[in-house]
Amino acid sequence: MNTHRLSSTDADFDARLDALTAWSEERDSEVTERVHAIIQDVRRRGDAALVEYTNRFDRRQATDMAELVIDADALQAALARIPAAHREALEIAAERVRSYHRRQLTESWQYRDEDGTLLGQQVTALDRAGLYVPGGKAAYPSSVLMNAIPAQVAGVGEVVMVSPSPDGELNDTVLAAAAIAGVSRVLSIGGAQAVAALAYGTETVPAVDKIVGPGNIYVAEAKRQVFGKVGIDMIAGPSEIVVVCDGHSDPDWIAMDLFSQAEHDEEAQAILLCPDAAFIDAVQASMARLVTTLERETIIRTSMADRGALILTRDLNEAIEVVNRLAPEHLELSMADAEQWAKKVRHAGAIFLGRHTPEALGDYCAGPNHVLPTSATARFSSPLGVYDFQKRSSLIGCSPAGASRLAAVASPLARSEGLTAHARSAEYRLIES
Ligand SMILES: NC(=O)c1ccc[n+]([C@@H]2O[C@H](COP(=O)([O-])OP(=O)(O)OC[C@H]3O[C@@H](n4cnc5c(N)ncnc54)[C@H](O)[C@@H]3O)[C@@H](O)[C@H]2O)c1
Ligand SMILES: N[C@H](CO)Cc1c[nH]c[nH+]1
Ligand SMILES: [Zn+2]
Repeated sequence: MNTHRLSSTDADFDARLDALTAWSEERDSEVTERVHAIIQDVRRRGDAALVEYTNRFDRRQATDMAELVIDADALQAALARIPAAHREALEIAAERVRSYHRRQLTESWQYRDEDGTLLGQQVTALDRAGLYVPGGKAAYPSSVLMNAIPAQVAGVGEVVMVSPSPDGELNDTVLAAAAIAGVSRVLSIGGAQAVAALAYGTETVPAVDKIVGPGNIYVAEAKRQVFGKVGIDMIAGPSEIVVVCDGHSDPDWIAMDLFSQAEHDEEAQAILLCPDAAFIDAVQASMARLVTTLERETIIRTSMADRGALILTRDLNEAIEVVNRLAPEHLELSMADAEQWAKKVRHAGAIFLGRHTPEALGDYCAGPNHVLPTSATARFSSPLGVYDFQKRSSLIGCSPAGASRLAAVASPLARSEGLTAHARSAEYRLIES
């Protein structure tokens, strides 16, 4: 199977690794410009532009935005229609995701200092959040749960869910997941146009305060461009997996774990790091044999040929150093003592510990969120969580004695900044002793 083979001892290793993980400049600027044009158009022309782009990119024939709105009755009908086994799996996954995310809920807190001054933080939920559920090359009911449940746990006032339906094929499991997660309305739109509509609002789509959720390169770039007008959770673009293996796992397992992310998108990235050259050969042989058994063989082959890699490292310590440099979305530690090795990992969206923890279990039902930072943004971003739907206001309530004591500190500082009104405002609160 065609994929990149690298060794950390190669003279050009650093350059090859950088090239493998970077997007080409042309690709970058082509996507940036295209997305910018779509956002401006939707901002200017609202629903009319939204319908046009949806017809073009999702091969729809809508004449009006009303045709792209899926109401609560349709969501409930889908829930009633899906096979019982799918409904049960969705409900179990939803409960595990809810139970995990409840632990993330932050409460308001406050205390009084020795002068009786109150200090604290008041935590509130967002008024309105936009949830992006991808739907171009695959349907993602699991992403409905991963987006909507933390929002619900946080107590968001209103959620607006968008998800494209290419060729007008509405996915029943996506709609059923929305019903289970308490979403009351879904808009069948996607891509940069949906992100623009959520950010700026149109006649039909209400403007939201924050847009969360994963998507392809157009969605990720659109979120980046509307940041500032609205909040965003992170850059959650094409999927990535890095597997570190000590060479003692079943090569078929490792091959399939790599494929599990490569199959998302031609632009997904799957990389193996291992200090055992013979094991890497065995994984490559497994890949060649197994890929022909998969429906998404073409996507996997493209992803592995363009962006995949099997990398020989000097030892496991060096493999972890490469991990920290890549800061991958998903990291699988398929090795003995995985918990100990995980302590050396500084940058990864999610860490899967041991041979029996394939990344795929995290995608659906382990409990943690599968919306994770990509493109090395795990250096500064975290998994989607309840905290993304909450914000904090500081609380300061001075007692007369406390105000007087603080004024004595604030006044000279304000005067040193030349801000006399600040100083005098504080000084009014001084109590002569
Ligand atoms: N990082 C994460 O947490 C995470 C989670 C789940 C999925 N994913 C990733 O999400 C992505 C889903 O991608 P998808 O394509 O299946 O669905 P998507 O909904 O993200 O994208 C589909 C939309 O992309 C737009 N689009 C497609 N081609 C375009 C073009 N040439 N010009 C302008 N717009 C275009 C269209 O509007 C279309 O509706 C995958 O890359 C997958 O790996 C990431
Ligand atoms: N692996 C994806 C995040 O990169 C999430 C997902 C959903 N369904 C399958 N996989
Ligand atoms: Zn996945």
